[in-house]
Amino acid sequence: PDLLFSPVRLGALSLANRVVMAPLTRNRAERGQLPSALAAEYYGQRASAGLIITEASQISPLGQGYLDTPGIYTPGQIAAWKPVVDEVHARGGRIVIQLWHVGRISHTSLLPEGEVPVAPSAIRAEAKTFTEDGFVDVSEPRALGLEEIDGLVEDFRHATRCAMEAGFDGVEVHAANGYLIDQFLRDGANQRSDAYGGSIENRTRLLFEVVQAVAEVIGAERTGVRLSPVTPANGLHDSDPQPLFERAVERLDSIGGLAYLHVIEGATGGDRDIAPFDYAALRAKFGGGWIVNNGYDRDMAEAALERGAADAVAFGTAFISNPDLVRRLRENAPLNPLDKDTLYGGGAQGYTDYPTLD
Ligand SMILES: C=C(C(=O)O)c1ccccc1
Repeated sequence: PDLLFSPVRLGALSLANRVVMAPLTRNRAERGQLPSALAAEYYGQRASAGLIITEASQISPLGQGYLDTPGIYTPGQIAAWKPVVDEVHARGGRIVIQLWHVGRISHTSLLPEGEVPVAPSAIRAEAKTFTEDGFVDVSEPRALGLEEIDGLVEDFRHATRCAMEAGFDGVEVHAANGYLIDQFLRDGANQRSDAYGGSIENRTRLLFEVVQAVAEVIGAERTGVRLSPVTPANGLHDSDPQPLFERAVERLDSIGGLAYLHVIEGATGGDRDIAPFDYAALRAKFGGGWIVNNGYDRDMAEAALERGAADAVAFGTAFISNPDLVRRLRENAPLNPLDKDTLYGGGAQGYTDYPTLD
């Protein structure tokens, strides 16, 4: 029998199946960085997923890097997320919110007056973002001061409390895809000479402190972390990712009882084999749940579960165009094609109007 449709517990999260909805930025937030008025319908339509991970949601004003992404740090944002969580729960689903700080992948036009993006070091990324003016080069960042780190960790605690108030089943710390925590991890962006830069111990410090803080607030068993060891996303790289990420995972494991690690294999949304990396060695260092992601189809997913390489598999774009992806995978039904023109921004079209099997 296919493991893909069998239940699994990841910490305190009980999944009815092992098909996870990956975090997907859709740039449809309303004014005030509120989730879209259609978000309850969009996520509710996809509640048959074993677990939904929401689109990346910023933890603070400086954590925003793209136009119209939602936040999870004000009372208004909490109130706007509540109906989303309630709809998914009413339909028997499980949903966690992905906590995001973009770091240097931002533009001054998106930030409070006079602010520039923050990063481990003042090194501009070879990357673009989208603002009111369309695709633009990201702005030159400033290096976060050592005295600002505690405030950043507190912002993650605050957002976690907001997520709990909105009723989420847990949170996923976004430590992947070249955003702030990933910038601190990898030496392509982190050239600090203080306790947060240089050695692997120092470069994994922020990740450890943030996840430990989040776990203290909501519970380790309701805390997940997303990592992307070799992705080139947003202009980031590291000179020696294998020992770096093995130490990062060891430190996360030392927190004890984390629900899961969610690992993007290869280049995000691209070449899975972009660089040699031993993911099995990484997994061997972690006692919690393991979610794999990037370009999986049904057969690859089932094979990964059968050989014990993962506990669950996250699907991204397939969930955009197939609200009932779980049923389609189970029945080997054809999948709806993805409309790339409505991925980012807009309204119902390409968001809540994809058809389900009748
Ligand atoms: C949060 C994102 C990520 O993790 O890559 C993202 C941001 C903008 C467009 C697509 C994806």
